[in-house]
Amino acid sequence: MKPTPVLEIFGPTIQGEGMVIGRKTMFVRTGGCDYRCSWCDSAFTWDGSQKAVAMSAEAIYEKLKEAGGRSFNHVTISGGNPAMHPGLGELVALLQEQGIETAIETQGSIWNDWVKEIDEVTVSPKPPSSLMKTDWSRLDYYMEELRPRKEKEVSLKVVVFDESDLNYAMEVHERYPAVTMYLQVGNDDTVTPQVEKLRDHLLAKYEWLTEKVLQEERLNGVRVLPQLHTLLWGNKQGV
Ligand SMILES: C[S@@+](CC[C@H](N)C(=O)[O-])C[C@H]1O[C@@H](n2cnc3c(N)ncnc32)[C@H](O)[C@@H]1O
Ligand SMILES: Nc1nc2[nH]cc(C(=O)O)c2c(=O)[nH]1
Ligand code: SF4
Ligand SMILES: [Mg+2]
Repeated sequence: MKPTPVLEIFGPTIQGEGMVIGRKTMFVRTGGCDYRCSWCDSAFTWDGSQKAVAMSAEAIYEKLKEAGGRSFNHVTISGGNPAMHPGLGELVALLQEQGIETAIETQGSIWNDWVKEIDEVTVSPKPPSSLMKTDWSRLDYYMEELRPRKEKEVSLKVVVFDESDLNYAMEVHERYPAVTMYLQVGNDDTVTPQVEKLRDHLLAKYEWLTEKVLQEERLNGVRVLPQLHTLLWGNKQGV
């Protein structure tokens, strides 16, 4: 039994991003990240402002039931970078035994074998605006490990703030042409409490990103999405 640092457990809510968008799900958010993205909307997982609690797989499952009752059959594991934590393999196995489906959000920088057992894997490499540098050989390894997956799904999701992010997204799409690719609107104001203002601002950015994709031949196969939970609830934590 390897305990995992857990920052928050919440839900049911809807998955607001990417390949599982709109699905009712619970969230387990782990502490710690090997990246420091300039615009990270979950910086509290790694900047020391909030404290994680070390939990066993059983304790996490109990908390999920406490929060979600019988109103869930899907759990999303996010962070921070959840793939840093070997103990989550036990949680994934436990949830599977209970007939609960799982999804993960990770940037594709650290491999752990239990990632293969997840039903829906979102790999989200980081564009230039994040100020992080992609280790392409690590990402290649990730995508190779996830390639032959029966009844399991994998997608790529790149957050886009500007033209150079868009170029990066094209590079990713062309490197892994067989993998479904999502472009996500970047939220450049992760602190405002004004939901209405943020909503209008993010919808304008969604329009900009959509127009760009519509004009770009190299992005013919991608899907463009906003963060639905941010449109609904703004920058609130735990939704
Ligand atoms: C908080 S991260 C945690 C999982 C993992 N570390 C990762 O980045 O994939 C979850 C998702 O939120 C995205 N994200 C983080 N900050 C964002 C922002 N300001 N605007 C839009 N998406 C953001 C990330 O790119 C990632 O796809
Ligand atoms: N509703 C909701 N959907 C999400 N999709 C990805 C999230 C994340 O922070 O990983 C997230 C989140 O924090 N909330
Ligand atoms: S990789 Fe994910 S959690 Fe880590 S800093 Fe970047 S967006 Fe935040
Ligand atoms: Mg989030």
